[in-house]
Amino acid sequence: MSNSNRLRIAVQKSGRLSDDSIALLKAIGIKLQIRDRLLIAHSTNQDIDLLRVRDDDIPGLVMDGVADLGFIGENELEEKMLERQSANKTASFITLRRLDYGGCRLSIAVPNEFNYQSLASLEGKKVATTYPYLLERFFKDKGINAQAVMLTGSVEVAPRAGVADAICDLVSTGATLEANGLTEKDEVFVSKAVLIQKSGALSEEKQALIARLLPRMDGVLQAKESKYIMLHAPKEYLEQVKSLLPGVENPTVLPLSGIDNRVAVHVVSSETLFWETMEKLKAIGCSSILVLPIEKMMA
Ligand SMILES: Nc1ncnc2c1ncn2[C@@H]1O[C@H](COP(=O)(O)OP(=O)(O)OP(=O)(O)O)[C@@H](O)[C@H]1O
Ligand SMILES: O=P(O)(O)OC[C@H]1O[C@H](OP(=O)(O)OP(=O)(O)O)[C@H](O)[C@@H]1O
Ligand SMILES: [Mg+2]
Repeated sequence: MSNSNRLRIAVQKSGRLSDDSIALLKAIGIKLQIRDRLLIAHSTNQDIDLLRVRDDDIPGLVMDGVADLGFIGENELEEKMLERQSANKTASFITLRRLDYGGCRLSIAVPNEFNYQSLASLEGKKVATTYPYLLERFFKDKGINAQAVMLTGSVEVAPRAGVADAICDLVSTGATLEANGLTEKDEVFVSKAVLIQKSGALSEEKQALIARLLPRMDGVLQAKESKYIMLHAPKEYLEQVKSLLPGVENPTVLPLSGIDNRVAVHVVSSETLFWETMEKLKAIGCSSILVLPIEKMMA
């Protein structure tokens, strides 16, 4: 049995969210020993246990208080919330952070040969989906009478199999739809991965641990969006250089040994440096322009 004093975090065992969720936990300093077959993984340096489960189970585990935290796609979270509300079960949780992965959209798609004019073309049709509650809410909001047909997988083959006229499934690049002769028509829900917490009170120790981990997580997320930029610039163009660098207030300006009219400029930029900006910097005489990734940061 797992010790209940340890913070329990639910993560997807194997799928689209697994690697990024584990990478984020490791990046904030949690050492993990993951054995592929095991449901529970213990951290070796923090009072944390991972519950490795199907993503469908994560909202319920957090809402029932079995897990303290969970990494989950908003699509799955919202679907399970609607499902529980319709069964009069409690569906409360706290969203701690919206993350930078798991980006996708739940969309309605029809076979390429379907004569689709507008949503009204779906009137009286069957639409296969893994997200019947989200889809039915969408149809209700739009005043369309169509039937959601629940399938747990292989949704994209439903029209060819004669199970449904259209589908409503997750899309990212659109490659899956294209490979199955389907065209995306209407966006039902836009989603990203989120970190959620159970809504009840946590022990002081668990609350303190979360309070230490969240700023680290912010640091990792912020670092991913930031770049360290170094370049050599003519002294006389320093102001122009500053105005060209994105999201920069106070660059570090350093002398270059043996050269009087040029300086080294170092800045942390909140945005990436586009090729066009690098070309402009070069045009006013900058050289040795380097753009480096940042691993961690703390304000
Ligand atoms: N193509 C995609 N690009 C980015 N994120 C995606 C993509 N497809 C799905 N996701 C996000 O990742 C979540 C998990 O997707 P995945 O396909 O691994 O789920 P699954 O097949 O239901 O897995 P499980 O076996 O855990 O039930 C989705 O609910 C969604 O939030
Ligand atoms: O628009 P695309 O970039 O093609 O991505 C969309 C596909 O990705 C997801 O499935 P995944 O590949 O995770 O496999 P699964 O169907 O086994 O869950 C989703 O269910 C779609 O099928
Ligand atoms: Mg699933």
